[in-house]
Amino acid sequence: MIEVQHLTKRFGSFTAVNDLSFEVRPGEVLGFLGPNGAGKSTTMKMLTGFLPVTSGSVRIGGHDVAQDPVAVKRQMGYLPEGAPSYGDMTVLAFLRFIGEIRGYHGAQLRQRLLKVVDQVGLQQVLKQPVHTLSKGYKRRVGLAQTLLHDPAIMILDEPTDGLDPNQKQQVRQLIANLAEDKMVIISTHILEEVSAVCSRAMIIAAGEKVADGTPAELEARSRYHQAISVRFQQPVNAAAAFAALAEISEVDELEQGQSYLLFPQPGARPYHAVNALIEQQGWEVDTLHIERGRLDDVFRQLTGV
Ligand SMILES: Nc1ncnc2c1ncn2[C@@H]1O[C@H](COP(=O)(O)OP(=O)(O)OP(=O)(O)O)[C@@H](O)[C@H]1O
Repeated sequence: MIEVQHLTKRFGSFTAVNDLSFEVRPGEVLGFLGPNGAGKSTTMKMLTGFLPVTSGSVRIGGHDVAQDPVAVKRQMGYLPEGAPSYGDMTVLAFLRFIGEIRGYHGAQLRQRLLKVVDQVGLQQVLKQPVHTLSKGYKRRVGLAQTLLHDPAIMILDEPTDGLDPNQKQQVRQLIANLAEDKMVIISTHILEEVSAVCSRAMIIAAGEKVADGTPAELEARSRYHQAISVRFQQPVNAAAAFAALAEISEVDELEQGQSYLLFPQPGARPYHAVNALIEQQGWEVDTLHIERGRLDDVFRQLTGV
């Protein structure tokens, strides 16, 4: 388990992370969300022991990061921002070097290398110096070194940064597969990534936690939660009738009456009332769906971005 209590980091008089407390359990993928400068990377560096804390504590698998850093690093894989170091080494030499540092030799080292090269898809670039790789491949090499010792905990700072859409999808799938028996914390700017891979999301702004819940719980805080989006086969003059429904708080008319977005009163579920009105009026519907809520809306609301 990861236990973070009252974590604070000051740089001079500036407070980058302020009194952050949370826990992560096996099987959880926690998404760290926040605008630029919110304190995500600083928090991750403190979790991994790369940056000393100003106050508060981090315990990982029962070990305190400050007092027992080697025990913590054994259990942890950390993918920092940016590219791997040692750019002059080939991918294979770099990964072999990391494997040896992690204590692997001979057949066991070869087996671990084969496994991560396959997991991350590096077969085609093994002989290439790291600095000559594309940004996406550099990111994959970083992920491979994170995975080499099969850590129980993975801390990944923007793992899909620089990848193309297919690669993003593959890395998300890889994280989802790995997550079954690991604890994973990822930071991301990409809100769809949170719905795709995270079992829980924490939003931080100006170094403070402003929300913590499952993606569905966060989406439910959006004004779009339970909103109804309806598209008619022909334009319909329906705005006044929709607005008169008790469950509806606001009507957005789009495309000159061809489609509408209907916002619910707080806590209301207006689907049945809307459907009944449509049937009663005989309006011909092309598509109609209920929105789950929008993470980007919640994100903006909570972070002011
Ligand atoms: N070594 C440092 N010295 C002084 N200020 C720092 C230092 N490292 C980070 N900061 C500041 O702390 C704040 C948080 O930075 P951090 O990199 O953690 O944000 P972030 O949420 O990861 O942002 P991004 O999404 O842009 O990577 C920023 O205002 C940053 O300028």
